Parts: sequence; structure tokens; C-alpha cells
Amino acid sequence: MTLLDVRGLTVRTAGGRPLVDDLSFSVEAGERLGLIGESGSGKSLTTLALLGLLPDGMTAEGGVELAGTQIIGATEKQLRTVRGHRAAVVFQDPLTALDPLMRVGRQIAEPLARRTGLRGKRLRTAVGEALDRVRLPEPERIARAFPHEISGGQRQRVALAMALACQPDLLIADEPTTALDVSVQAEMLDLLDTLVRERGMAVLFVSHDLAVVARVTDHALVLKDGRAVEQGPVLDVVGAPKAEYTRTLVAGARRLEAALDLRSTR
Ligand SMILES: Nc1ncnc2c1ncn2[C@@H]1O[C@H](COP(=O)(O)OP(=O)(O)OP(=O)(O)O)[C@@H](O)[C@H]1O
Repeated sequence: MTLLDVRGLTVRTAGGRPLVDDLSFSVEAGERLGLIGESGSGKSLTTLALLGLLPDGMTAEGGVELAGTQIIGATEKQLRTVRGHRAAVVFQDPLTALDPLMRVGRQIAEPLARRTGLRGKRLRTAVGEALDRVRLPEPERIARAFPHEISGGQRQRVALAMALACQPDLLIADEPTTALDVSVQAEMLDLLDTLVRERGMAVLFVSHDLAVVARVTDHALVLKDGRAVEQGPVLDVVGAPKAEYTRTLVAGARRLEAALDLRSTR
């Protein structure tokens, strides 16, 4: 079943300049698609357009059908039912998703209560379980903490727990590990990989990092200056890139890997 169908998506500035240009792709239920591109290639604008969250003044044209709802031109009420339940998002900076003045536990409790109808002690237990599932130590302490009282890696796990609490069909992860330390990055990727596999959830994984995308997705789409230059099974895209631009990205990633290998043997 096709969960997300994007046809000819074009995002323009108020002045009419296209920043995402005629983009088409689809995500099947349970499929993991990686959106790869350098900084400024249009990855974030694409994900924002999928949820009807483009900045003021920008416009989207084309078709974006998410779980049967046409997003472009949808009312705010229609969009609210799609966001969270059909598609939830984890951004690079977890602070964008978290309210700085609300304890972490309450922030997870809200989407959980909305979906499950749980209240009181049973809701508190469910919050503890949600924190435990994203491998947060001492879930009771974390639940009582404010976002600034926990580490960046822990905040990103909380943001993931909030997204998963909605049990979305599609998880959009926009550079979810970029702001984290390398060791924490690997843990977070493994966690994300395990949790979405367990749930059979579809994922749109956005990253500038080919190696990261190859690790957690089945298909990849390479974006350059707002246009798709290549798409296909991730192992083909990384192993036998067709487009000149993808070849450059792959060569760059290999050079980096080789440099890191060299460093680790010193
Ligand atoms: N609010 C805005 N107003 C005008 N131009 C914008 C706005 N937001 C993004 N852009 C431009 O649109 C293009 C695509 O931006 P986008 O944020 O989607 O890129 P990206 O691939 O997500 O980059 P990064 O990896 O750095 O986040 C860039 O050229 C950017 O400068």
C-alpha cells in the first residue's frame, strides 16, 4: 500500500523562485526511504511541505498524498489529524519539538493520552514505558526533568518517544543524529532502526550523510538544488551510482571513511 505519494512537488519562495523543483517519489507502508543531499539542497523544505508546515510566504504546488489525505490545499483541521497520527517527525534539534517550560513526562503524556485515552496512574506507567523503550535510564527521573536538565542525546530520545507515542504510519526523521556526538549518534541510529523495524513503520530519513542513510534505509533519493538526480535501492545508489553528482558524494564519503580508518589505526 502506498502511504505517501509525492507527484511534481514544487516549493517556491514568495518571489516565485523554485527551491524544490518537480519532485516525485513514493513511500510504501513499512518502507524506509532516505532523502540525501548536501546542505541547501531542499531536504528540510520537502519534509515541511509533506506536513503542510512550510514557512509563511512559501507555496507548494503538485500533489502530496499522505495516507489518503491531499496535503497541499488541506485545511488546518485536516492537517492536524494527519500530523502525529499518520506522520510524526523528529527534527535535528529536539528543542524545536520540546516545550522548555514543561516537564518531559507531561510532554510524552499528551500524545499518549490523546491516542490511548489513558489517565492517572495508568498514563504515568505508559509514559515510563515509553521512556524505557527509547532506552532512557532512570525513566522516573527523566519524566520529572525539564528539557534543559537532560543531555542532548537524551532530549533526542525523548523527541523520538513523543513521535512514537502517536504510533504514526510514517516517521519522518530530519537529520536526527547530526547534532549528537559520534558515539551517541551510532546508538541513536541503532535504536531508531530497531524501533521502526519492530513496529513495521515507514520512515523518511533525511540526511546529508550517505553512510548513515545506507545503514537505516532500503531506498534512497538524491537531491541536488531542489531536484531529484537519482533514486533507487540504497545499495545500488551507494554501490553503483549512475548520476555524476551521486558519484561525487560517494567518492567524498569514501575519502572520509578512509581518512577515519587511517586515524583509527594510528
Ligand atoms: N524561509 C526561507 N526563506 C527563503 N529561502 C529559504 C528558506 N528556508 C530555506 N530556504 C532556502 O531553500 C533552499 C533549501 O533549503 P533546505 O533547508 O530545504 O535545505 P536542506 O537540504 O535541508 O539543508 P540543510 O541540510 O542545511 O538543512 C536553500 O537554498 C535555503 O537557503
